[in-house]
Amino acid sequence: MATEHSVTTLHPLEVKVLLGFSSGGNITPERIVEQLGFNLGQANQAVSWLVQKAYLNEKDRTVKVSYELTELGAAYRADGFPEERLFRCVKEQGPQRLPEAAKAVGLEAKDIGSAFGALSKAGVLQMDGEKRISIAADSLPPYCDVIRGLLDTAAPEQRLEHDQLSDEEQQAIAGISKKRGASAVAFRIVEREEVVYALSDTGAAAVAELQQQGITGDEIGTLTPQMLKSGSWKNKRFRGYNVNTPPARVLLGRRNPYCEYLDWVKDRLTALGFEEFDGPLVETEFWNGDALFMPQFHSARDIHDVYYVQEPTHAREIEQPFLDNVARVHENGGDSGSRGWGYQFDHDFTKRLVMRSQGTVLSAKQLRDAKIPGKYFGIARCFRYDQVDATHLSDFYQTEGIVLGEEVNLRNLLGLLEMFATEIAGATEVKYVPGYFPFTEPSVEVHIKHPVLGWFELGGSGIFRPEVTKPMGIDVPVLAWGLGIDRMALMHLGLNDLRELFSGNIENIRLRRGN
Ligand SMILES: N[C@@H](Cc1ccccc1)C(=O)O
Repeated sequence: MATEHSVTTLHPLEVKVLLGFSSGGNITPERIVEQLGFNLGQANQAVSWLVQKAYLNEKDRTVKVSYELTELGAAYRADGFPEERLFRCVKEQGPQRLPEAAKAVGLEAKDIGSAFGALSKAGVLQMDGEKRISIAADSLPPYCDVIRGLLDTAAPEQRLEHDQLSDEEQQAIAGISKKRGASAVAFRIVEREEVVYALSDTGAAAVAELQQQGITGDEIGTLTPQMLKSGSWKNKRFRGYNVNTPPARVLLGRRNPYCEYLDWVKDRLTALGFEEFDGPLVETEFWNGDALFMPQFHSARDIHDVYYVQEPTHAREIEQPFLDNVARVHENGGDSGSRGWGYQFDHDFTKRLVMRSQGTVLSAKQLRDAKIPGKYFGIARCFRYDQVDATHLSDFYQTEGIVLGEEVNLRNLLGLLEMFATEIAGATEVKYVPGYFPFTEPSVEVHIKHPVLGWFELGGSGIFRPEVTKPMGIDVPVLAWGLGIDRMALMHLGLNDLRELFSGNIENIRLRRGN
């Protein structure tokens, strides 16, 4: 296997490891770090490459045990472990009973109890007939020094390696960690697998070849302009090329097909002379419904279940004169020529904040300063409380638009709908059916047939009623539509589920084109 690899193409890190351990011996990433000054990442990398090439073999695998200070251990380290605290307390405050001592040192009775047990056994403390403990020797027994030493060396980040501890220390750790029960140990045991590698026969052959060819690992991998300029390359040796290395698969960055599609639609509409409009996701009931002549408290309003904004709940005010104009139209028709809905307009409700539920909000707002004649469109993210399925999302995009002018009529509208359905959505079967919207008269719905999902509604359209246009100061006919652009994309991109448009499935995204 190794013969497939020419030593001239080895990575400098590999060369250095091979040469550094050429005389045999155990190889571990830690030893590489120590002897060759690599960082641990480089050492691990070099080992894994060399193992792949079979230049290194696994020789031994062992579990290494080390100890890590627990929180309790850290507290012992800072404030003393039970023996230390008890001894200090009795020494400073004189003879006393165990419960008092436990309280004085702030430890549990059972900890102090076992500390006393150990210290009395060592002849350092004693208990008299009245159960009072007092000092019997000047200093703590040697095992306590061992524990203190361990606590001091085991800084929070510093583990103690089991192998490097003396028998006494190992015993002390076991003692202080076990004695007080599993939940209150001073040291936690950490186990880690250590793999030891050795040079294989092919590895040894590679070393010989490296030495023969005089390769050191200091060869140059990249030629820089500086080297060319200074001529320093002349006395450098270069690393060989490995012409057998398969080239990396290049994955070009590309845009999400749905975004591409949206841009394409925008380009088409602007090319037709449409100006784009936009607006906030949070709207008032005024613009989302009232200005569109949707009666405030009526089932017609339930066409969409809106999401209400929790904080703040209301807008401070609504722009005049539109508020008064719209209120009048609802109450008695104002100067729109209609009788209105005939109810008392609610000025508090109209300020209620909602998540925009239809792109038509933007059309209504555009009427305030629309040019006549004029053509406008927008792509609006909308929100409705809806059951999510293949053709419904609770937040979705509509392409909304208006065309206004003295001359515009229903035929123009049907022409535009046709363009959306056949060219922009790419449908071959289209139906136009009468619909109802409080803001248009007449109203037309567009349906298209999807090869898998069958017929579905693309959206609604119509000619804005004077109750909508008059309060905004518009006296000419206004064609309006709001079509589900997600649904158009579904058709256009050949997908069967709206959720796929927004999925992060990279493979799918790579395959599709947006237009
Ligand atoms: N806003 C309507 C669609 C529509 C827009 C413009 C005119 C007529 C209908 C909806 O969301 O269903």
